[in-house]
Amino acid sequence: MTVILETRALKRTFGAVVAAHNINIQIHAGEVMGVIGSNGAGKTTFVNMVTGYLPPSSGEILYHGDSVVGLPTRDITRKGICRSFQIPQLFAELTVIDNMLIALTIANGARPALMRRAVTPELEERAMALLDRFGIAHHAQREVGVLAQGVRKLVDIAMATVAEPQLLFLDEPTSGVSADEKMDFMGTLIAALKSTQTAVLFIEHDMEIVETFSPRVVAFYEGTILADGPTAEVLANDKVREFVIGGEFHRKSETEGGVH
Ligand SMILES: Nc1ncnc2c1ncn2[C@@H]1O[C@H](COP(=O)(O)OP(=O)(O)OP(=O)(O)O)[C@@H](O)[C@H]1O
Repeated sequence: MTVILETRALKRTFGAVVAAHNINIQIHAGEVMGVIGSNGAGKTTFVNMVTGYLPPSSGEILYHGDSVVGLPTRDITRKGICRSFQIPQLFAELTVIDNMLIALTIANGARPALMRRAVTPELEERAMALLDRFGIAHHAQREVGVLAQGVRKLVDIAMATVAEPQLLFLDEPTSGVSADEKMDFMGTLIAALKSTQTAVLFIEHDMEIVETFSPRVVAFYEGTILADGPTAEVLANDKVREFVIGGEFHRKSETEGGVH
């Protein structure tokens, strides 16, 4: 399998806090991988560095063999590395299709203020095709604000793919999605991304989701990688069970008001 992104000894500090260190990861074309780790483990710092939101303190990030360290986010996005955030970045008062058209307009280099002039039948067709890929074309004319959270998140992630990225980072895609919706939501999402061979790395706290949808898992602990490999192996690793999954159990109990 072709390695598309590789990090070498990646490190980021905030004053005395070492948020991430010695991060060595290889991501292959089209692969799906989950990232686990309790709060403060360094997951977001890692994603922020490879997507250009945060410069590393040291280390290297190679995309198709070329360094992307120091490039602005916009250039990294253009190269094919995109992301979505935990909270959907949508215009709630606009329709789904208008949100998509704004994302497409920006990806095409036009200013959103000139969107009306920039929208062509081809662009609308492209927006509908993207919505269709994520199974949400029937919501096109609905206002985003009235949609269920799972649909809203699919719109947000569909928008993150307007530039047809080769590599997509998703920060807790299932957060805020109801327990009933989660499995179907992830099924739709992963199928849509696989249909275009997009490599996807998703941060996730729900181990059932990780086990179901991710063949490979990277476990972060205290800013570094504790384990990286096939999901069953990583989730059975003693240290991962003690330091990562144990932490997730307590986190879940607290949020669900269960046993502490
Ligand atoms: N901008 C910042 N300034 C100072 N410290 C930061 C900053 N961003 C992150 N940190 C610290 O870096 C460490 C790693 O944080 P990070 O957000 O990467 O963890 P995480 O694994 O994504 O956690 P979560 O699951 O809560 O999102 C934490 O100790 C955090 O407090």
